[in-house]
Amino acid sequence: MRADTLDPFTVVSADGALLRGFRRPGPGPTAVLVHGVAMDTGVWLESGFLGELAGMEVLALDLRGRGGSERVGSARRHAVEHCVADVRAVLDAFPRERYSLFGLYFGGRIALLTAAADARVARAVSFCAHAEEVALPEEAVEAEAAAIEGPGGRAYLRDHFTAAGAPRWMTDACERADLPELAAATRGLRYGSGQAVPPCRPGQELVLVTADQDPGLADFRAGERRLGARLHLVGAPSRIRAAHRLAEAAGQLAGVPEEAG
Ligand SMILES: COC(=O)C[C@@H](NC(=O)[C@@H](NC(=O)[C@@H](/N=C1/NCC(=O)N2CC[C@@H](C)[C@H]2C(=O)N[C@@H](CC[S@@](C)=O)C(=O)N[C@H]1C(C)(C)C)C(C)(C)C)[C@@H](C)c1ccccc1)c1nccs1
Repeated sequence: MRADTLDPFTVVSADGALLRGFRRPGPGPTAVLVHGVAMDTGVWLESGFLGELAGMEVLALDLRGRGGSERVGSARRHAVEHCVADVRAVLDAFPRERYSLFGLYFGGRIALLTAAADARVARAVSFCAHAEEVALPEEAVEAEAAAIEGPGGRAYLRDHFTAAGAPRWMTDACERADLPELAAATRGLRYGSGQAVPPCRPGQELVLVTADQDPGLADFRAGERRLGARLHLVGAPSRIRAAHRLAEAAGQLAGVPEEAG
């Protein structure tokens, strides 16, 4: 298989945060990839996702505090509005007619929120994150942040994801994480990450992907009704175990011609 040429890029977000990422050239439509909380652009290579998007031009960024991007330090600067601004900075740096956004877990919610905010997004695909309001349990999220920044932070992540049946690429991403910054990103979830995704714009296509046995399937079904999203189910017992099948799902979805704009 031809080795992918990945061209590194640097963009500056609205609040000045320096973001890094890579562009994989391609003749086809442009895909923008948004990773989850404890991840970075490495997941796209290691999950096989990139190979499934053959033909598309791919732009993948490290969100603030992850991968090669700037450590912003505070929970407030990890608010979801800043993550949306990070994605929009990539769109601004690579002007195209339209973009397809693919987001993994929390990156899926960021992709959906970016679509709601930006008409340049023709399609947003959220893998394993729905669009409905989520009441974040303050104590549980704080406990998780404390665990992550504590002495056993690496083990907390590795053990939780391994126990939940996460694929190697997800647990390996946790090994690369900057733990104090990941704790800040976790605390930053309280600033807007639970908000429901507003209705999208006419002509935009939203796709929600989750496990067919996801206990939270109702929240994904709600997105079908409320936002006119399409629901794409993968055979898996849970959202985390669906991660083994997401690259394959991406291949199926990327091949689907965009609905008439
Ligand atoms: C049911 O959860 C799963 O299926 C695991 C799944 N998480 C999710 O889908 C959503 N989170 C949650 O549901 C819930 N949040 C959580 N802490 C926020 C959070 O997520 N993390 C913070 C740190 C980072 C690692 C990431 C994460 O992953 N921690 C796992 C913990 C390891 S895992 C093996 O248990 C997680 O979930 N901890 C929960 C609890 C603390 C409540 C226990 C609630 C409160 C939002 C409902 C994410 C996408 C989300 C949605 C809306 C708003 C904010 C976040 C995964 N995400 C990535 C890979 S797997």
